[in-house]
Amino acid sequence: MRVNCRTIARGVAEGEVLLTRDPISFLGNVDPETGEIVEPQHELYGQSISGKVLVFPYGKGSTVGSYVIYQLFKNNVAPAAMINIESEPIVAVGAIISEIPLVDKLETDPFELLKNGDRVIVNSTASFVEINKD
Ligand SMILES: C/C(=C\C(=O)O)CCOP(=O)(O)O
Repeated sequence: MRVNCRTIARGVAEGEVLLTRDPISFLGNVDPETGEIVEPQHELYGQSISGKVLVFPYGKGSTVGSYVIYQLFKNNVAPAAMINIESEPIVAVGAIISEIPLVDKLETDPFELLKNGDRVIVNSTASFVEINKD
């Protein structure tokens, strides 16, 4: 099943969905060394975003978050791709400089469409997400 979306950072990546309805502040919520969510109040506390297709509403917090995303990339623990409800500049810049495919504004609400563990391909070069349900 293909769902059209808006391209923010071009690229193609496949991975397992990790979904949260909580916004993410990359500076403070995420350990740049491990990719683990370290904010106890966050829905994904204790989980790793490394290699996942990370689905979250939007980024928040410090603009340094863009650089934290870059650190995740340099440490080989970045998400494979990211899907937002609506991207903002912190996550957009982080994804672009880190070559992480990033899309938003899916034609169907990703929180209705996806669940943790689904395998998806994010093709942000061609502006679609392909969902492979079991
Ligand atoms: C560039 C900044 C701090 C630093 O160099 O560590 C300022 C970031 O400002 P925010 O208001 O957190 O975006």
